[in-house]
Amino acid sequence: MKLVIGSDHGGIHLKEVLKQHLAERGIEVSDAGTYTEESCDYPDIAVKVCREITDGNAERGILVCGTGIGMSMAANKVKGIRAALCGDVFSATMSREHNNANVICLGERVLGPGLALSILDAWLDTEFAGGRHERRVNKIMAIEE
Ligand SMILES: O=C(CO)[C@H](O)[C@H](O)[C@H](O)COP(=O)(O)O
Repeated sequence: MKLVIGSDHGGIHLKEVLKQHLAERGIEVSDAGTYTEESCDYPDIAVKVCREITDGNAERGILVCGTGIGMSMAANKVKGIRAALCGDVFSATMSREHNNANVICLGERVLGPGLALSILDAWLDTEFAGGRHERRVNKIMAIEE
């Protein structure tokens, strides 16, 4: 699986922790920025990451900001994106199994690194269940039309 990751200045430290973990798991990830601690605007990064997915360069994306809220709001404006803001393992699992989320949003100022990694692993390792959930996800996507 090829991933793309991005953060604003508020998520840059957690982004590095997540990248290290992905490298240890042998999962390829490209970093769409930000690359310094200088203040920047999360919507710019959210769009960059989401476009990598909608252009077919990555299968799924990870977005980190202070709370994950702004990133999720911005990402869900991009056609084809289903972004889930996750603060616990169960929600991360369900966001894949039931909602087929293609982006996960995490908050560096909310989560400790250990919990963030458990959430990410659950999200990475869970497949979409399809069936009745496919019908519902299709209805979400039809809202974009
Ligand atoms: O988008 C957010 C909140 O919804 C993020 O937490 C941002 O990282 C945060 O707003 C950045 O805040 P700062 O005071 O400019 O560091």
